[in-house]
Amino acid sequence: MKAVHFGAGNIGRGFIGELLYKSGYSTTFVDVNAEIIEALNDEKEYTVHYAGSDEKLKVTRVRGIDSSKDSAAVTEAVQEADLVTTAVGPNVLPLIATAIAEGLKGRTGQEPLTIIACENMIGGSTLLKEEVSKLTEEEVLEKADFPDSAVDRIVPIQHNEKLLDVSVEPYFEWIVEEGDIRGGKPPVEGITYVDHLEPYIERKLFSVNTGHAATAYKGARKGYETIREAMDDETIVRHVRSTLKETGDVLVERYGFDRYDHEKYIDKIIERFKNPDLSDFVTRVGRGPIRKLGIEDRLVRPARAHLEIVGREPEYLVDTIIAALSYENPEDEEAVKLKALREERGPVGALKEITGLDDSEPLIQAVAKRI
Ligand SMILES: NC(=O)c1ccc[n+]([C@@H]2O[C@H](COP(=O)([O-])OP(=O)(O)OC[C@H]3O[C@@H](n4cnc5c(N)ncnc54)[C@H](O)[C@@H]3O)[C@@H](O)[C@H]2O)c1
Ligand SMILES: O=P(O)(O)OC[C@@H](O)[C@@H](O)[C@H](O)[C@H](O)CO
Repeated sequence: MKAVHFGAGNIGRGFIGELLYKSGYSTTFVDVNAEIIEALNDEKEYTVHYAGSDEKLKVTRVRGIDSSKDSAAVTEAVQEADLVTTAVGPNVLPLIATAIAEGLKGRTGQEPLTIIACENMIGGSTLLKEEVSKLTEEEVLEKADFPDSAVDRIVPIQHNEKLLDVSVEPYFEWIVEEGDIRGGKPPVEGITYVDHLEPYIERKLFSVNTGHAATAYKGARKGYETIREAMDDETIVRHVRSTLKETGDVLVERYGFDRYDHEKYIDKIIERFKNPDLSDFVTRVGRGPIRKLGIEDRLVRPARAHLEIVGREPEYLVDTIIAALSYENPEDEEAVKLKALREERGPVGALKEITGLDDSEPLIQAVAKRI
């Protein structure tokens, strides 16, 4: 079985690539990072290390294509693939649509291809499908299914002796919406198929990622560099827990999750953030603050849902949004843009610009009042 995976980064190698290998696939990684692609083709293997234990797994049957240099090879790989996955980041999905459209055009007589975007966002595969649909006719689009998915495993930026090796937390979750995948469910060990993804992606994004963002942005304000330093500060842990209580109230109310089970889920997440065997930086977790402040993302969406469903202002989510608005990192393009926007229009003006919301929106009023 042949898989093509776009994005040979931390999640690509440390999670999706690992499960594809375990399930018997040969994986072609497509990336624009020439160094990583060269290393994949030279070494043809890498090792996944499981943080906190001596356990490791050698991943083989891998190769790489540099899509900035060899688009024909990418087209051919997609033409022949049994499965396509991505972990490139939400903002990059539109940039890989051409490669997918070109690959689909050349497919003849095969089963419909399953294409799964593994990004931290609601509707990642659906967005990719929309981008591909802008570039091709309906009959070409018909050659693929794009089931949405939710992925969870903390994979920090890597500092290993060998470039391709990855240290990951042992925990993982990969949930895919079964829908009507015409080519049959890809036989990937570790995927959980569900009828409707929405409760699962919202539970993951508004618990793991909201809590992570709260840790990073509150931590940055106190001058901490790592997630572990932030989690050593009890006031931050209390803030994260209170923020997740607010998102939890929304999730339990909206999707009927069992409250006790959800509290256990939150406890587990906080333990994962405290993991002493993972070294994760506030700059990675806080990266892309404009994306994270987006109307459908981990801060604003649950805060608005809280106002609507619970009927009260979400004090801790509002505080987290304010911390995100003040985030600074001169090496993060979005953080630089955010700073300029904040200096020009003030924090509330910046939030309105990013979300498209206006003064009549209760969340904007709550943020303005708190500031
Ligand atoms: N790291 C985590 O803990 C984690 C966990 C769950 C989900 N995710 C999600 O997975 C996605 C990837 O995150 P990551 O942490 O692996 O990031 P990363 O930066 O390590 O990897 C992204 C890779 O995409 C590549 N890329 C950029 N532009 C490209 C293009 N045009 N074509 C092909 N490849 C391109 C980059 O060179 C990089 O190797 C994001 O959506 C992230 O939210 C990350
Ligand atoms: O990848 P981002 O930028 O959307 O979010 C940063 C982290 O919260 C994220 O990568 C988590 O580590 C991951 O989502 C855990 O499953």
